[in-house]
Amino acid sequence: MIQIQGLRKTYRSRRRAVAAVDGVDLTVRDGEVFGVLGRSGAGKSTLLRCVNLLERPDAGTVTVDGVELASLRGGRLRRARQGIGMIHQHFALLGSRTAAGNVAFPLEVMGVPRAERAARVAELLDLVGLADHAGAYPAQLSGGQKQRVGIARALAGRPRVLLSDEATSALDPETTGSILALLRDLSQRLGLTILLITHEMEVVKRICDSAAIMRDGRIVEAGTVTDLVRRPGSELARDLFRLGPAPQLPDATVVDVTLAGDATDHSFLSVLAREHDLDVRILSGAVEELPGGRVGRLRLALRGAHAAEEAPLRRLREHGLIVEVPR
Ligand SMILES: Nc1ncnc2c1ncn2[C@@H]1O[C@H](COP(=O)(O)OP(=O)(O)OP(=O)(O)O)[C@@H](O)[C@H]1O
Repeated sequence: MIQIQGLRKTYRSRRRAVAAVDGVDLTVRDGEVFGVLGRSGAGKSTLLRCVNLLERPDAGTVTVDGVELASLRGGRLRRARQGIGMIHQHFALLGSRTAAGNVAFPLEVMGVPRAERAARVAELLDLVGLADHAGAYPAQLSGGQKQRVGIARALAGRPRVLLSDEATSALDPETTGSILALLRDLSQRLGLTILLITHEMEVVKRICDSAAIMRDGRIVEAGTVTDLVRRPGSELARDLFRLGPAPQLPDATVVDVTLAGDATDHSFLSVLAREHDLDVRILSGAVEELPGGRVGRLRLALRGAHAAEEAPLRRLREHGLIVEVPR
């Protein structure tokens, strides 16, 4: 488990001070994939770098598996860091070393004997599907293959936690899909806890159990993805399912309906039509299968004598749906 409390980091120059992380509390449960979303400059990278103490926070605590990192120094900090792997947007591989050589690097630093190292490197390359590319140099590998080497290297010290700094933003959509599938698979097989930062909603859709939205150094929403989607007014729900500007329809009531968990069947549409004598049209929307279950959002136009009344909306809410009237 990763527990972040009261975390602050300010960068100061002579001209100004930037509060990159401005009082963040966050809990990442064991074995989950947690995504931090946010625009450029929101403070995501700084937050991530404070988790493995690449950056020393000004205030607050970071506790990984019960060990508070900011209080550690020297050898104890180095050992604690071995339990936290990291992968990077631009892979950060050594161009002069083969795939095997890159994966071996952290093992050399840890002082793992040569024979053990060779066996472990082979095992790691196999784990990421690159057993037959051990002798290739980074320049001979595709972006996806380079990231697989990066993942194997990050797992060399058998970490319990993996940090991912925009690991797929330099990759095409198909390769992104295969890397995300690999991360999800590793999380499940190895019981890895993954904390990732991204600006891509697709990443959250594909692999995250939980997510947080960060803005101006602060967390503005956090929770499991299904809980967030069910939260009225949630930014994450709005961004996951973009419904666009609400149309002005003089003869209809427009409502946005969020479906999650058990309430993802569409029987409520016929209930509305039958019980309230409404003409129901779907204007836009989507239903998606996320790691935490099915969720969806639909924008409906309701027409009929009772369309503007509360009763149909109440009926939808009784059905377990979240109903919002777009402005
Ligand atoms: N080493 C640094 N020195 C000074 N300011 C910094 C430093 N690193 C980050 N910042 C500033 O802190 C703020 C947060 O940056 P950070 O890189 O953490 O955001 P981010 O959400 O990861 O954005 P991006 O996706 O563009 O990396 C920004 O205003 C940035 O300019």
